Amino acid sequence: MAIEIESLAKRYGRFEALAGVSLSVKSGGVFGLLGPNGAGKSTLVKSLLTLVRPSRCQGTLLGRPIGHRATLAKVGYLPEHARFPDYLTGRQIVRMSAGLSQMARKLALAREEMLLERVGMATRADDVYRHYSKGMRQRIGIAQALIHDPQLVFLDEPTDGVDPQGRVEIRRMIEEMKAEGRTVFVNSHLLDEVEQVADEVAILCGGRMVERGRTADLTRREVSFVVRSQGPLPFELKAAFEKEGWLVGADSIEVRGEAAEVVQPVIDALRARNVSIREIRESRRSLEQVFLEAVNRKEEA
Ligand SMILES: Nc1ncnc2c1ncn2[C@@H]1O[C@H](COP(=O)(O)OP(=O)(O)OP(=O)(O)O)[C@@H](O)[C@H]1O
Repeated sequence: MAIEIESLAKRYGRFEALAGVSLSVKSGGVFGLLGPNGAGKSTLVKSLLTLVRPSRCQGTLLGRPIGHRATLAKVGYLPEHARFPDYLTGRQIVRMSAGLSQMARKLALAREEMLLERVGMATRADDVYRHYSKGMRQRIGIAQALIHDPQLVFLDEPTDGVDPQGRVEIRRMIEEMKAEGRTVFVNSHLLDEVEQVADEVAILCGGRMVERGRTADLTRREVSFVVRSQGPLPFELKAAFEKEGWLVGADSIEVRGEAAEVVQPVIDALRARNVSIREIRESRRSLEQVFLEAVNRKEEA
């Protein structure tokens, strides 16, 4: 396991930011921590990195107790709203991170070149940080997080404020990190993005974990098929379909089930009545629905 935590709690004064969160993240792959603003995502990551002092914390990072210095050296971090000294160039920021990691100079230089190239900053690496766009700042932030070849990388809202093209590229970088065998832990409130990149997700809300699982399983749980007819459905057919417990609209029938065969009886019945079929499509619960349902359940509780 890359991360195992049990009952992680954090209070800021009287405010409970994390109320006993347990979580395990296996090595290799992308883990997405989702949650609305203020859910406690950043606090969780900062607790694991010992940047805030949790009120209660038990667990391991890369197999060693949280806070172990040798382990922290194997961890990369892109903070949310990262701010680096704005008079430094991108290259100097990456170099500064290499220095903090006490890397051998030759190795650091080789990785610096490779990473600046990979994040698309090779030609702008010698411009000063304050002249960079938000997207360029995030790219440099990612390069500095990876310079010491970490096994585990925390990216806190990596695409925040980045334009659509930049987002696609950051997603590609995350996929490359995964392909290299790293464990990538992404904090985000951008559900569709996490859906595309994470193997597993957890949803944090009000300092509590309200849902977790493999991304595919969470979205597969409620697959249905929708059949649309050309023109309105005949009355008797509607009644017959409703009797089956299917969701019937003016020109549509929705049948729950994972495999396409579940719609066969609908197709047969429509054909028998010479009703033409306009379309058949699969409807899958999006991660956004999973997220909203989990958050609503939490609020109702
Ligand atoms: N240093 C602090 N002092 C007091 N309260 C804090 C502090 N840091 C965070 N909080 C509060 O703890 C809660 C969780 O904050 P956190 O930043 O972890 O949430 P988040 O899920 O990362 O949200 P966002 O996506 O908005 O960054 C929020 O209500 C926040 O106001």
